[in-house]
Amino acid sequence: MSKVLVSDPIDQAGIDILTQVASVDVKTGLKPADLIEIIGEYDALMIRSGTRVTQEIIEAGTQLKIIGRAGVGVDNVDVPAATRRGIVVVNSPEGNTIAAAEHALAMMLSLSRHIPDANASVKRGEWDRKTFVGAEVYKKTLGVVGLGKIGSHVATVARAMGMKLLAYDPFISTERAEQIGCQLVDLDLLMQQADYITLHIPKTPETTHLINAKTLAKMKPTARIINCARGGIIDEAALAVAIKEGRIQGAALDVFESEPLGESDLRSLGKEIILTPHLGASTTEAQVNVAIDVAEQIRDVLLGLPARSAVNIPGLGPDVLETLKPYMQLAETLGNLVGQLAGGRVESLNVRLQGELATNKSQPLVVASLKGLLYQALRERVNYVNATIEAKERGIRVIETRDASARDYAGSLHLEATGTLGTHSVTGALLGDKEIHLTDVDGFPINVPPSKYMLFTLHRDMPGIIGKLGSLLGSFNVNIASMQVGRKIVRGDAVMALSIDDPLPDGILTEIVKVPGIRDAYTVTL
Ligand SMILES: NC(=O)C1=CN([C@@H]2O[C@H](COP(=O)(O)OP(=O)(O)OC[C@H]3O[C@@H](n4cnc5c(N)ncnc54)[C@H](O)[C@@H]3O)[C@@H](O)[C@H]2O)C=CC1
Ligand SMILES: O=C(O)C(=O)COP(=O)(O)O
Repeated sequence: MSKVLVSDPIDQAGIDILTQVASVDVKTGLKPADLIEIIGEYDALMIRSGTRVTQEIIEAGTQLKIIGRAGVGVDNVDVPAATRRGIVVVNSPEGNTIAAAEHALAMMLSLSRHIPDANASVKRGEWDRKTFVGAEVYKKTLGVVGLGKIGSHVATVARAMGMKLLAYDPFISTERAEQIGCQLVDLDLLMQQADYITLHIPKTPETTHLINAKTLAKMKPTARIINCARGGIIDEAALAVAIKEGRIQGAALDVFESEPLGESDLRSLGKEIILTPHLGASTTEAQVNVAIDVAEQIRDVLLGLPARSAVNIPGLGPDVLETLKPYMQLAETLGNLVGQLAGGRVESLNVRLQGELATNKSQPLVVASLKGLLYQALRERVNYVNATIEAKERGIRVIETRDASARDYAGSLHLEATGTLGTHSVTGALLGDKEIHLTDVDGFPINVPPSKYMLFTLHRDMPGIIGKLGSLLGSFNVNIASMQVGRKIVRGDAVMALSIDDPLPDGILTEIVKVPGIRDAYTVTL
Protein backbone atom coordinates (compact mmCIF):
# COMPACT_ATOMS: atom_id res chain seq x y z
CA MET A 1 0.00 0.00 0.00
CA SER A 2 1.22 3.52 -0.81
CA LYS A 3 2.23 5.87 2.00
CA VAL A 4 1.29 9.54 2.20
CA LEU A 5 2.84 12.08 4.56
CA VAL A 6 0.70 15.11 5.45
CA SER A 7 3.06 17.67 6.94
CA ASP A 8 0.73 20.68 7.42
CA PRO A 9 -2.79 20.90 8.89
CA ILE A 10 -5.25 19.62 6.27
CA ASP A 11 -9.02 19.24 6.53
CA GLN A 12 -10.19 15.72 7.43
CA ALA A 13 -12.15 15.56 4.14
CA GLY A 14 -8.80 15.28 2.36
CA ILE A 15 -7.41 12.69 4.75
CA ASP A 16 -10.53 10.55 4.22
CA ILE A 17 -9.90 10.53 0.47
CA LEU A 18 -6.23 9.63 0.88
CA THR A 19 -7.00 6.71 3.18
CA GLN A 20 -9.02 5.09 0.38
CA VAL A 21 -5.75 4.24 -1.37
CA ALA A 22 -2.91 4.79 1.06
CA SER A 23 -1.79 4.69 4.63
CA VAL A 24 -1.62 8.27 5.84
CA ASP A 25 0.68 9.78 8.45
CA VAL A 26 -0.12 13.29 9.65
CA LYS A 27 3.03 14.84 11.13
CA THR A 28 2.89 18.61 11.30
CA GLY A 29 5.58 21.00 12.46
CA LEU A 30 8.48 18.79 11.38
CA LYS A 31 11.93 20.37 11.27
CA PRO A 32 13.65 20.15 7.85
CA ALA A 33 16.13 17.57 9.18
CA ASP A 34 13.29 15.38 10.51
CA LEU A 35 11.47 15.60 7.20
CA ILE A 36 14.62 14.62 5.29
CA GLU A 37 15.04 11.64 7.57
CA ILE A 38 11.54 10.20 7.05
CA ILE A 39 10.54 11.35 3.54
CA GLY A 40 12.23 8.34 1.89
CA GLU A 41 9.38 6.08 3.06
CA TYR A 42 6.63 8.07 1.34
CA ASP A 43 5.04 7.98 -2.12
CA ALA A 44 3.28 11.31 -1.68
CA LEU A 45 3.67 14.47 0.38
CA MET A 46 0.74 16.79 1.09
CA ILE A 47 1.54 20.29 2.33
CA ARG A 48 0.30 23.86 2.77
CA SER A 49 2.54 26.92 3.04
CA GLY A 50 4.12 25.72 6.29
CA THR A 51 6.43 23.12 4.76
CA ARG A 52 9.38 24.24 2.66
CA VAL A 53 10.09 21.45 0.17
CA THR A 54 13.71 22.01 -0.77
CA GLN A 55 15.87 20.18 -3.29
CA GLU A 56 17.43 18.28 -0.38
CA ILE A 57 14.04 17.01 0.74
CA ILE A 58 13.11 16.09 -2.82
CA GLU A 59 16.34 14.16 -3.25
CA ALA A 60 15.77 12.31 0.01
CA GLY A 61 12.24 11.44 -1.18
CA THR A 62 13.40 8.55 -3.34
CA GLN A 63 9.87 7.04 -3.53
CA LEU A 64 8.02 10.33 -4.05
CA LYS A 65 5.64 10.42 -6.98
CA ILE A 66 3.64 13.51 -6.10
CA ILE A 67 3.78 16.62 -3.95
CA GLY A 68 0.32 18.05 -3.33
CA ARG A 69 0.00 21.70 -2.26
CA ALA A 70 -3.43 22.21 -0.65
CA GLY A 71 -3.61 25.80 -1.84
CA VAL A 72 -2.39 27.98 -4.70
CA GLY A 73 1.20 29.16 -4.19
CA VAL A 74 3.92 26.60 -4.86
CA ASP A 75 6.76 29.01 -4.16
CA ASN A 76 7.61 26.89 -1.09
CA VAL A 77 8.35 23.90 -3.35
CA ASP A 78 11.49 23.56 -5.48
CA VAL A 79 9.41 22.72 -8.55
CA PRO A 80 12.39 22.42 -10.97
CA ALA A 81 14.03 19.90 -8.62
CA ALA A 82 10.78 17.91 -8.46
CA THR A 83 10.43 18.04 -12.25
CA ARG A 84 13.94 16.69 -12.79
CA ARG A 85 13.08 13.77 -10.50
CA GLY A 86 9.79 13.13 -12.33
CA ILE A 87 7.71 14.10 -9.29
CA VAL A 88 4.41 15.70 -10.20
CA VAL A 89 3.56 18.85 -8.24
CA VAL A 90 -0.14 19.68 -7.98
CA ASN A 91 -2.04 22.50 -6.34
CA SER A 92 -5.62 23.66 -5.94
CA PRO A 93 -5.85 26.67 -8.24
CA GLU A 94 -9.37 27.70 -7.29
CA GLY A 95 -10.24 26.14 -3.94
CA ASN A 96 -9.32 29.19 -1.86
CA THR A 97 -9.90 32.02 -4.37
CA ILE A 98 -12.93 33.43 -2.58
CA ALA A 99 -11.36 33.09 0.87
CA ALA A 100 -8.22 34.99 -0.16
CA ALA A 101 -10.21 37.67 -2.01
CA GLU A 102 -12.53 38.20 0.95
CA HIS A 103 -9.54 38.47 3.27
CA ALA A 104 -8.04 41.21 1.09
CA LEU A 105 -11.37 43.06 1.08
CA ALA A 106 -11.68 42.62 4.85
CA MET A 107 -8.18 44.05 5.22
CA MET A 108 -9.11 47.06 3.09
CA LEU A 109 -12.23 47.83 5.13
CA SER A 110 -10.48 47.12 8.43
CA LEU A 111 -7.70 49.53 7.50
CA SER A 112 -10.18 52.22 6.48
CA ARG A 113 -12.19 51.94 9.71
CA HIS A 114 -9.37 50.96 12.12
CA ILE A 115 -11.45 48.00 13.23
CA PRO A 116 -8.65 45.95 14.86
CA ASP A 117 -7.37 48.85 16.98
CA ALA A 118 -10.85 50.15 17.81
CA ASN A 119 -11.82 46.66 18.91
CA ALA A 120 -8.72 46.30 21.07
CA SER A 121 -9.39 49.71 22.61
CA VAL A 122 -12.98 48.82 23.58
CA LYS A 123 -11.76 45.53 25.00
CA ARG A 124 -9.31 47.49 27.14
CA GLY A 125 -12.33 49.35 28.58
CA GLU A 126 -11.96 52.58 26.56
CA TRP A 127 -14.61 54.46 24.55
CA ASP A 128 -12.57 56.51 22.06
CA ARG A 129 -14.64 57.84 19.13
CA LYS A 130 -12.04 60.36 17.95
CA THR A 131 -8.93 58.33 17.27
CA PHE A 132 -10.71 55.87 15.05
CA VAL A 133 -12.42 58.17 12.55
CA GLY A 134 -12.05 56.38 9.26
CA ALA A 135 -12.42 56.88 5.51
CA GLU A 136 -14.92 55.54 3.00
CA VAL A 137 -13.85 53.33 0.11
CA TYR A 138 -16.86 54.49 -1.96
CA LYS A 139 -15.65 56.43 -5.04
CA LYS A 140 -12.01 55.80 -4.10
CA THR A 141 -9.63 54.18 -6.57
CA LEU A 142 -8.50 50.62 -6.01
CA GLY A 143 -5.36 49.50 -7.86
CA VAL A 144 -5.31 45.73 -8.37
CA VAL A 145 -1.87 44.32 -9.10
CA GLY A 146 -2.43 40.90 -10.68
CA LEU A 147 -5.86 40.44 -12.24
CA GLY A 148 -5.99 36.65 -11.98
CA LYS A 149 -8.54 34.62 -10.06
CA ILE A 150 -8.26 36.39 -6.71
CA GLY A 151 -7.57 39.86 -8.14
CA SER A 152 -10.64 39.59 -10.40
CA HIS A 153 -12.94 38.67 -7.52
CA VAL A 154 -11.59 41.50 -5.38
CA ALA A 155 -12.16 43.88 -8.28
CA THR A 156 -15.70 42.65 -8.87
CA VAL A 157 -16.71 43.11 -5.23
CA ALA A 158 -14.90 46.46 -4.94
CA ARG A 159 -16.76 47.70 -8.00
CA ALA A 160 -20.04 46.77 -6.35
CA MET A 161 -18.97 48.95 -3.40
CA GLY A 162 -18.64 51.89 -5.76
CA MET A 163 -14.86 51.91 -6.17
CA LYS A 164 -13.04 52.94 -9.32
CA LEU A 165 -10.70 50.25 -10.58
CA LEU A 166 -7.23 50.32 -12.04
CA ALA A 167 -5.33 47.12 -12.76
CA TYR A 168 -1.76 46.22 -13.61
CA ASP A 169 -1.20 42.78 -15.12
CA PRO A 170 1.06 42.47 -18.17
CA PHE A 171 -0.37 39.04 -19.00
CA ILE A 172 -4.04 39.85 -19.45
CA SER A 173 -5.85 41.60 -22.26
CA THR A 174 -7.49 45.02 -22.11
CA GLU A 175 -10.79 43.31 -23.02
CA ARG A 176 -10.57 40.96 -20.05
CA ALA A 177 -9.77 43.87 -17.72
CA GLU A 178 -12.69 45.85 -19.11
CA GLN A 179 -15.05 42.90 -18.60
CA ILE A 180 -14.25 43.13 -14.89
CA GLY A 181 -14.62 46.91 -14.99
CA CYS A 182 -10.89 47.66 -14.66
CA GLN A 183 -8.79 50.08 -16.59
CA LEU A 184 -5.49 48.40 -17.44
CA VAL A 185 -2.58 50.72 -16.67
CA ASP A 186 1.15 50.42 -16.02
CA LEU A 187 2.44 49.93 -12.51
CA ASP A 188 3.73 53.51 -12.19
CA LEU A 189 0.36 55.04 -12.94
CA LEU A 190 -1.42 52.61 -10.64
CA MET A 191 0.96 53.44 -7.77
CA GLN A 192 0.45 57.17 -8.33
CA GLN A 193 -3.33 57.20 -8.67
CA ALA A 194 -4.70 54.50 -6.37
CA ASP A 195 -6.07 55.18 -2.90
CA TYR A 196 -5.85 51.49 -2.12
CA ILE A 197 -3.43 49.04 -3.73
CA THR A 198 -3.97 45.30 -3.42
CA LEU A 199 -1.46 42.69 -4.58
CA HIS A 200 -2.58 39.41 -6.16
CA ILE A 201 0.46 38.16 -8.05
CA PRO A 202 2.66 35.11 -7.54
CA LYS A 203 6.09 35.50 -5.99
CA THR A 204 8.66 35.07 -8.73
CA PRO A 205 12.14 36.53 -9.27
CA GLU A 206 10.41 39.36 -11.22
CA THR A 207 7.91 40.17 -8.47
CA THR A 208 10.28 39.95 -5.50
CA HIS A 209 10.46 43.45 -4.01
CA LEU A 210 8.32 44.73 -6.88
CA ILE A 211 7.07 47.14 -4.22
CA ASN A 212 10.20 48.80 -2.85
CA ALA A 213 11.32 52.21 -1.59
CA LYS A 214 11.17 53.61 -5.13
CA THR A 215 7.67 52.36 -5.95
CA LEU A 216 6.34 53.23 -2.48
CA ALA A 217 7.57 56.78 -3.05
CA LYS A 218 5.12 57.07 -5.96
CA MET A 219 2.08 56.42 -3.73
CA LYS A 220 -0.16 59.21 -2.48
CA PRO A 221 0.48 60.05 1.20
CA THR A 222 -3.16 59.08 1.83
CA ALA A 223 -2.89 55.70 0.09
CA ARG A 224 -2.82 52.25 1.68
CA ILE A 225 -1.38 48.98 0.41
CA ILE A 226 -2.60 45.43 1.05
CA ASN A 227 -0.63 42.24 0.52
CA CYS A 228 -2.53 38.99 0.79
CA ALA A 229 -0.46 37.40 -1.99
CA ARG A 230 3.09 36.53 -0.95
CA GLY A 231 5.64 37.83 1.48
CA GLY A 232 8.63 39.39 -0.21
CA ILE A 233 6.66 41.07 -2.98
CA ILE A 234 6.84 44.14 -0.72
CA ASP A 235 10.20 45.13 0.74
CA GLU A 236 9.11 45.09 4.40
CA ALA A 237 11.94 47.32 5.66
CA ALA A 238 11.11 49.98 3.05
CA LEU A 239 7.40 49.72 3.88
CA ALA A 240 8.03 50.20 7.61
CA VAL A 241 10.05 53.35 6.88
CA ALA A 242 7.41 54.74 4.48
CA ILE A 243 4.67 54.29 7.11
CA LYS A 244 6.79 55.58 10.00
CA GLU A 245 7.68 58.70 8.04
CA GLY A 246 4.03 59.23 7.08
CA ARG A 247 4.84 58.96 3.38
CA ILE A 248 1.92 56.55 2.96
CA GLN A 249 -1.19 56.12 5.07
CA GLY A 250 -0.90 52.47 5.95
CA ALA A 251 -0.71 48.83 5.01
CA ALA A 252 -2.33 45.48 5.73
CA LEU A 253 -0.21 42.37 5.42
CA ASP A 254 -1.23 38.73 5.61
CA VAL A 255 2.05 37.34 4.26
CA PHE A 256 5.67 38.02 5.15
CA GLU A 257 9.17 37.63 3.84
CA SER A 258 9.80 35.10 6.56
CA GLU A 259 6.98 33.20 8.25
CA PRO A 260 6.21 33.10 11.10
CA LEU A 261 6.99 36.82 11.34
CA GLY A 262 9.89 37.27 13.74
CA GLU A 263 11.47 40.49 15.02
CA SER A 264 10.23 43.22 12.69
CA ASP A 265 9.80 47.00 12.59
CA LEU A 266 6.30 46.33 11.26
CA ARG A 267 5.20 45.12 14.70
CA SER A 268 5.95 48.43 16.35
CA LEU A 269 3.70 50.46 14.03
CA GLY A 270 0.27 51.60 15.24
CA LYS A 271 -3.24 51.56 13.79
CA GLU A 272 -1.92 52.36 10.33
CA ILE A 273 -0.83 48.76 9.91
CA ILE A 274 -2.75 45.50 10.24
CA LEU A 275 -0.93 42.17 10.38
CA THR A 276 -2.57 38.75 10.12
CA PRO A 277 -0.78 35.39 10.31
CA HIS A 278 -1.25 34.17 6.71
CA LEU A 279 -5.00 33.68 7.10
CA GLY A 280 -6.07 34.33 3.50
CA ALA A 281 -7.03 30.72 2.82
CA SER A 282 -8.13 29.96 6.36
CA THR A 283 -11.87 29.56 6.02
CA THR A 284 -13.70 26.33 6.68
CA GLU A 285 -15.01 26.33 3.14
CA ALA A 286 -11.64 26.92 1.46
CA GLN A 287 -9.90 24.31 3.58
CA VAL A 288 -12.47 21.68 2.64
CA ASN A 289 -12.18 22.68 -1.04
CA VAL A 290 -8.39 22.56 -1.24
CA ALA A 291 -8.09 19.40 0.85
CA ILE A 292 -10.53 17.51 -1.37
CA ASP A 293 -9.09 18.93 -4.60
CA VAL A 294 -5.51 17.97 -3.78
CA ALA A 295 -6.26 14.66 -2.02
CA GLU A 296 -8.20 13.52 -5.09
CA GLN A 297 -5.24 14.32 -7.28
CA ILE A 298 -2.84 12.46 -4.98
CA ARG A 299 -5.22 9.49 -4.99
CA ASP A 300 -5.40 9.55 -8.80
CA VAL A 301 -1.64 9.76 -9.28
CA LEU A 302 -1.07 6.91 -6.82
CA LEU A 303 -3.56 4.89 -8.90
CA GLY A 304 -1.56 5.68 -12.04
CA LEU A 305 -4.02 8.27 -13.38
CA PRO A 306 -3.12 11.81 -14.49
CA ALA A 307 -3.58 14.78 -12.16
CA ARG A 308 -5.88 17.63 -13.22
CA SER A 309 -3.87 20.55 -11.80
CA ALA A 310 -0.24 19.61 -12.20
CA VAL A 311 1.90 22.73 -12.18
CA ASN A 312 4.85 20.99 -13.80
CA ILE A 313 3.05 19.31 -16.71
CA PRO A 314 2.69 22.08 -19.27
CA GLY A 315 -0.71 22.55 -20.79
CA LEU A 316 -2.52 19.80 -18.90
CA GLY A 317 -5.29 21.80 -17.21
CA PRO A 318 -8.55 20.15 -16.16
CA ASP A 319 -10.50 21.13 -19.28
CA VAL A 320 -7.74 19.95 -21.60
CA LEU A 321 -7.29 16.73 -19.67
CA GLU A 322 -10.98 15.90 -20.05
CA THR A 323 -10.79 15.93 -23.87
CA LEU A 324 -7.28 14.54 -24.23
CA LYS A 325 -7.48 11.75 -21.67
CA PRO A 326 -8.45 9.00 -24.16
CA TYR A 327 -5.73 10.13 -26.55
CA MET A 328 -2.94 10.17 -23.95
CA GLN A 329 -2.78 6.34 -23.89
CA LEU A 330 -2.82 6.31 -27.70
CA ALA A 331 0.13 8.70 -27.81
CA GLU A 332 2.08 6.66 -25.26
CA THR A 333 1.41 3.39 -27.08
CA LEU A 334 2.45 4.84 -30.43
CA GLY A 335 5.59 6.37 -28.90
CA ASN A 336 6.56 3.07 -27.34
CA LEU A 337 5.84 1.21 -30.61
CA VAL A 338 7.70 3.55 -32.94
CA GLY A 339 10.67 3.62 -30.55
CA GLN A 340 10.92 -0.14 -30.72
CA LEU A 341 10.51 -0.23 -34.50
CA ALA A 342 13.25 2.38 -34.86
CA GLY A 343 15.54 0.45 -32.51
CA GLY A 344 18.98 1.87 -31.73
CA ARG A 345 19.27 5.42 -30.49
CA VAL A 346 16.43 7.68 -31.56
CA GLU A 347 17.64 11.08 -32.73
CA SER A 348 14.38 12.73 -33.65
CA LEU A 349 10.67 12.28 -33.15
CA ASN A 350 8.19 13.90 -35.45
CA VAL A 351 4.73 14.16 -33.90
CA ARG A 352 1.90 15.07 -36.25
CA LEU A 353 -1.38 15.98 -34.57
CA GLN A 354 -4.17 15.33 -37.04
CA GLY A 355 -7.85 16.17 -37.42
CA GLU A 356 -9.42 17.45 -34.22
CA LEU A 357 -6.08 17.03 -32.43
CA ALA A 358 -4.50 19.75 -34.59
CA THR A 359 -4.88 22.41 -31.90
CA ASN A 360 -2.51 24.07 -29.44
CA LYS A 361 -4.31 22.30 -26.62
CA SER A 362 -2.99 18.93 -27.80
CA GLN A 363 0.58 19.67 -26.72
CA PRO A 364 0.38 17.15 -23.82
CA LEU A 365 0.10 14.42 -26.48
CA VAL A 366 3.64 15.26 -27.57
CA VAL A 367 4.76 14.75 -23.97
CA ALA A 368 2.82 11.46 -23.81
CA SER A 369 4.47 10.33 -27.10
CA LEU A 370 7.89 11.06 -25.60
CA LYS A 371 6.98 9.19 -22.45
CA GLY A 372 6.11 6.16 -24.59
CA LEU A 373 9.25 6.55 -26.69
CA LEU A 374 11.48 6.61 -23.61
CA TYR A 375 9.72 3.76 -21.84
CA GLN A 376 12.10 1.09 -23.16
CA ALA A 377 15.09 3.01 -21.80
CA LEU A 378 13.65 4.35 -18.55
CA ARG A 379 10.68 2.11 -17.67
CA GLU A 380 8.71 3.51 -14.72
CA ARG A 381 11.25 6.31 -14.22
CA VAL A 382 9.78 8.28 -17.13
CA ASN A 383 6.48 10.10 -16.70
CA TYR A 384 4.59 13.13 -18.00
CA VAL A 385 6.63 15.35 -15.72
CA ASN A 386 10.13 14.50 -16.81
CA ALA A 387 9.63 13.06 -20.33
CA THR A 388 10.49 16.34 -22.07
CA ILE A 389 13.62 16.91 -19.98
CA GLU A 390 14.75 13.29 -20.41
CA ALA A 391 14.28 13.53 -24.19
CA LYS A 392 16.24 16.77 -24.29
CA GLU A 393 19.05 15.30 -22.25
CA ARG A 394 19.25 12.40 -24.73
CA GLY A 395 19.50 14.85 -27.62
CA ILE A 396 16.18 13.75 -29.15
CA ARG A 397 14.90 16.48 -31.44
CA VAL A 398 11.14 16.84 -31.24
CA ILE A 399 9.25 18.22 -34.20
CA GLU A 400 5.60 19.00 -33.71
CA THR A 401 3.31 19.51 -36.68
CA ARG A 402 -0.43 19.85 -37.08
CA ASP A 403 -2.69 18.79 -39.91
CA ALA A 404 -6.33 19.70 -39.37
CA SER A 405 -7.23 18.43 -42.85
CA ALA A 406 -6.47 14.76 -42.03
CA ARG A 407 -10.04 13.59 -41.60
CA ASP A 408 -10.00 9.75 -41.87
CA TYR A 409 -10.70 9.72 -38.13
CA ALA A 410 -11.99 12.46 -35.82
CA GLY A 411 -8.47 12.75 -34.45
CA SER A 412 -5.35 10.77 -35.16
CA LEU A 413 -1.69 10.88 -34.27
CA HIS A 414 1.23 10.16 -36.57
CA LEU A 415 4.70 9.55 -35.11
CA GLU A 416 7.90 9.20 -37.07
CA ALA A 417 11.10 8.25 -35.28
CA THR A 418 14.51 8.53 -36.87
CA GLY A 419 17.36 6.78 -35.18
CA THR A 420 20.76 5.34 -35.78
CA LEU A 421 19.12 2.32 -37.49
CA GLY A 422 16.69 4.16 -39.76
CA THR A 423 13.26 5.80 -39.84
CA HIS A 424 9.91 4.27 -38.93
CA SER A 425 6.43 5.68 -38.58
CA VAL A 426 3.13 4.70 -37.03
CA THR A 427 -0.32 6.27 -37.03
CA GLY A 428 -3.13 5.55 -34.62
CA ALA A 429 -6.64 6.66 -33.83
CA LEU A 430 -9.43 5.88 -31.40
CA LEU A 431 -12.39 3.80 -32.44
CA GLY A 432 -15.64 4.46 -30.62
CA ASP A 433 -13.82 7.21 -28.70
CA LYS A 434 -11.75 4.80 -26.67
CA GLU A 435 -10.35 1.74 -28.46
CA ILE A 436 -6.83 2.33 -29.74
CA HIS A 437 -6.19 1.21 -33.33
CA LEU A 438 -3.03 1.26 -35.38
CA THR A 439 -4.05 2.65 -38.73
CA ASP A 440 -0.71 2.83 -40.49
CA VAL A 441 2.77 1.40 -40.09
CA ASP A 442 5.63 2.75 -42.20
CA GLY A 443 3.15 4.22 -44.64
CA PHE A 444 1.14 0.99 -45.08
CA PRO A 445 -2.52 1.19 -44.08
CA ILE A 446 -3.63 -1.37 -41.50
CA ASN A 447 -6.32 -1.47 -38.85
CA VAL A 448 -5.39 -3.45 -35.77
CA PRO A 449 -5.66 -2.87 -32.05
CA PRO A 450 -2.19 -3.06 -30.52
CA SER A 451 -1.51 -6.04 -28.27
CA LYS A 452 1.17 -6.80 -25.70
CA TYR A 453 3.33 -8.91 -28.04
CA MET A 454 3.48 -8.01 -31.72
CA LEU A 455 5.48 -8.95 -34.77
CA PHE A 456 5.79 -6.68 -37.80
CA THR A 457 7.30 -7.76 -41.11
CA LEU A 458 8.16 -5.76 -44.17
CA HIS A 459 7.77 -8.12 -47.11
CA ARG A 460 6.85 -8.58 -50.74
CA ASP A 461 3.13 -9.18 -51.25
CA MET A 462 3.23 -12.60 -52.98
CA PRO A 463 1.45 -15.93 -52.72
CA GLY A 464 2.56 -18.32 -49.99
CA ILE A 465 4.37 -15.86 -47.76
CA ILE A 466 1.75 -15.80 -45.04
CA GLY A 467 1.64 -19.59 -44.96
CA LYS A 468 5.40 -19.87 -44.68
CA LEU A 469 5.55 -17.36 -41.84
CA GLY A 470 2.67 -19.14 -40.07
CA SER A 471 4.43 -22.51 -40.30
CA LEU A 472 7.70 -21.02 -39.07
CA LEU A 473 6.01 -19.46 -36.04
CA GLY A 474 4.21 -22.75 -35.42
CA SER A 475 7.51 -24.63 -35.43
CA PHE A 476 8.65 -22.28 -32.64
CA ASN A 477 5.36 -22.94 -30.78
CA VAL A 478 4.23 -19.31 -31.26
CA ASN A 479 0.45 -18.86 -31.28
CA ILE A 480 -0.92 -16.14 -33.55
CA ALA A 481 -3.91 -14.24 -32.12
CA SER A 482 -4.54 -12.05 -35.17
CA MET A 483 -2.85 -11.07 -38.37
CA GLN A 484 -3.32 -8.34 -40.94
CA VAL A 485 -1.53 -7.28 -44.10
CA GLY A 486 -1.29 -3.70 -45.23
CA ARG A 487 -0.30 -2.95 -48.77
CA LYS A 488 -0.48 -0.07 -51.18
CA ILE A 489 -0.45 -2.01 -54.43
CA VAL A 490 -1.05 -5.68 -55.25
CA ARG A 491 2.22 -7.64 -55.23
CA GLY A 492 4.18 -4.62 -54.11
CA ASP A 493 5.78 -4.01 -50.73
CA ALA A 494 3.60 -4.79 -47.74
CA VAL A 495 3.55 -4.76 -43.96
CA MET A 496 2.23 -7.61 -41.85
CA ALA A 497 1.12 -6.95 -38.26
CA LEU A 498 0.68 -10.01 -36.07
CA SER A 499 -0.56 -10.13 -32.52
CA ILE A 500 0.93 -13.10 -30.73
CA ASP A 501 0.11 -14.66 -27.39
CA ASP A 502 3.62 -14.89 -25.96
CA PRO A 503 6.97 -13.16 -26.36
CA LEU A 504 8.85 -14.37 -29.45
CA PRO A 505 11.62 -16.87 -28.64
CA ASP A 506 15.23 -15.74 -29.11
CA GLY A 507 16.68 -16.22 -32.56
CA ILE A 508 13.34 -16.39 -34.39
CA LEU A 509 13.81 -13.03 -36.13
CA THR A 510 16.90 -14.24 -38.01
CA GLU A 511 14.84 -17.24 -39.20
CA ILE A 512 11.91 -15.00 -40.24
CA VAL A 513 14.04 -12.77 -42.45
CA LYS A 514 15.36 -15.90 -44.21
CA VAL A 515 11.81 -16.55 -45.56
CA PRO A 516 11.97 -15.55 -49.24
CA GLY A 517 10.21 -12.20 -49.73
CA ILE A 518 10.50 -11.03 -46.10
CA ARG A 519 12.93 -8.13 -45.92
CA ASP A 520 12.69 -7.14 -42.28
CA ALA A 521 11.00 -8.23 -39.09
CA TYR A 522 10.51 -6.42 -35.81
CA THR A 523 9.18 -7.62 -32.49
CA VAL A 524 7.51 -5.24 -30.14
CA THR A 525 6.38 -5.62 -26.52
CA LEU A 526 3.88 -3.00 -25.40
N1 LIG B 1 -2.78 34.77 1.67
C1 LIG B 1 -3.19 33.57 1.33
O1 LIG B 1 -3.48 32.74 2.19
C2 LIG B 1 -3.33 33.21 -0.10
C3 LIG B 1 -2.47 33.74 -1.02
N2 LIG B 1 -2.59 33.39 -2.34
C4 LIG B 1 -1.66 33.99 -3.29
O2 LIG B 1 -2.37 34.94 -4.09
C5 LIG B 1 -1.70 35.11 -5.33
C6 LIG B 1 -2.67 35.17 -6.49
O3 LIG B 1 -3.36 33.94 -6.61
P1 LIG B 1 -4.39 33.67 -7.82
O4 LIG B 1 -5.19 34.87 -8.08
O5 LIG B 1 -5.07 32.41 -7.50
O6 LIG B 1 -3.37 33.44 -8.99
P2 LIG B 1 -3.63 33.62 -10.57
O7 LIG B 1 -2.58 32.84 -11.24
O8 LIG B 1 -5.05 33.35 -10.90
O9 LIG B 1 -3.37 35.17 -10.79
C7 LIG B 1 -2.11 35.76 -10.73
C8 LIG B 1 -2.09 36.91 -11.71
O10 LIG B 1 -0.85 37.58 -11.56
C9 LIG B 1 -0.43 38.00 -12.84
N3 LIG B 1 1.01 38.24 -12.82
C10 LIG B 1 2.02 37.36 -12.88
N4 LIG B 1 3.21 37.99 -12.83
C11 LIG B 1 2.93 39.31 -12.75
C12 LIG B 1 3.72 40.47 -12.69
N5 LIG B 1 5.06 40.38 -12.71
N6 LIG B 1 3.12 41.67 -12.61
C13 LIG B 1 1.76 41.77 -12.59
N7 LIG B 1 0.95 40.69 -12.68
C14 LIG B 1 1.53 39.48 -12.74
C15 LIG B 1 -0.84 36.88 -13.75
O11 LIG B 1 -0.95 37.30 -15.09
C16 LIG B 1 -2.18 36.49 -13.16
O12 LIG B 1 -3.24 37.14 -13.81
C17 LIG B 1 -0.67 33.99 -5.39
O13 LIG B 1 0.58 34.50 -5.01
C18 LIG B 1 -1.11 33.03 -4.31
O14 LIG B 1 -0.07 32.28 -3.79
C19 LIG B 1 -3.56 32.54 -2.77
C20 LIG B 1 -4.46 32.01 -1.89
C21 LIG B 1 -4.39 32.27 -0.47
O1 LIG C 1 -2.93 29.05 -1.29
C1 LIG C 1 -2.02 29.85 -1.05
O2 LIG C 1 -1.24 30.31 -1.89
C2 LIG C 1 -1.85 30.29 0.33
O3 LIG C 1 -1.04 31.15 0.58
C3 LIG C 1 -2.59 29.62 1.42
O4 LIG C 1 -1.64 29.18 2.35
P1 LIG C 1 -2.03 28.10 3.47
O5 LIG C 1 -2.48 26.88 2.76
O6 LIG C 1 -3.13 28.70 4.28
O7 LIG C 1 -0.80 27.87 4.26
